[in-house]
Amino acid sequence: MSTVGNSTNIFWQECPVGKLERQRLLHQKGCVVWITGLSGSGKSTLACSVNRELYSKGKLSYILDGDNLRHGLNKDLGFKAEDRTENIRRVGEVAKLFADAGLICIASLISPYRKDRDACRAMLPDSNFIEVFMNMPLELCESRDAKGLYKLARAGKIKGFTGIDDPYEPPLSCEVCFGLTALTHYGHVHLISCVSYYYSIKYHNSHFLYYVVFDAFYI
Ligand SMILES: Nc1ncnc2c1ncn2[C@@H]1O[C@H](COP(=O)(O)OS(=O)(=O)O)[C@@H](OP(=O)(O)O)[C@H]1O
Ligand SMILES: Nc1ncnc2c1ncn2[C@@H]1O[C@H](COP(=O)(O)OP(=O)(O)O)[C@@H](O)[C@H]1O
Repeated sequence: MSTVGNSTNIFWQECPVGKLERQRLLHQKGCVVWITGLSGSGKSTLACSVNRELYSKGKLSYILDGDNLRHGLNKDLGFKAEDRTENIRRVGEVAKLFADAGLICIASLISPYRKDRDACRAMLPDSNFIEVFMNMPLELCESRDAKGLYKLARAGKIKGFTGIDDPYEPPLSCEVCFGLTALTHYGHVHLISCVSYYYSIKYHNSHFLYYVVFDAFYI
């Protein structure tokens, strides 16, 4: 019996069919691929491409996209610091459940604060969390402005927009970093090949990420 947060007198329920059994059933290992970066840095595009690539190889993955989750689970949250923190915490918990279900969970959120991302990492066993940083300059993201939000933020019509008047804290040690000129891949995920890929080649980004997941989890 324990007390967790505001819940008292609660018990953890075990079930004989666990993560290992589900992974065996699915022929894959559950994990979380966490894609972080500015709005317009290419998070959703990469998430969709790697999802498609995994699907075509018979691997089950599921995307948790910040924008989409704010239409449902997180529709009570805005963009002030404590709301973003709660947003990331909830998505971290959901991602953990998906990984426990045996899925490759691809979370794609700005997740601007380092401590929030680190808290999500801490929810999972070591190496089950692959942090992917879309390290694109603000100028590039702003020039894309796919949703016209940077323009509104510059005009003062959106307050607290990440990169404009709200901070983005880049990861200090992530597993994969996609930048303008080259890709670096480090951390505790075993390195397969140290090749540089150019950001404009979308296919290579997702292909590389697919192999990182493949390599880390022998799927
Ligand atoms: N103030 C402000 N700052 C940043 N982004 C904003 C803001 N207002 C709306 N949007 C839109 O919301 C999307 C980001 O949602 P997230 O849940 O990923 O944000 S966060 O992780 O909680 O910071 C983000 O989507 P992406 O462009 O896909 O990143 C924007 O479309
Ligand atoms: N690697 C890339 N090279 C060139 N354009 C890209 C690349 N990735 C994404 N884009 C484009 O940039 C814009 C923003 O991409 P998106 O994936 O929606 O970013 P985010 O989810 O981070 O907001 C879209 O118009 C998309 O087509």
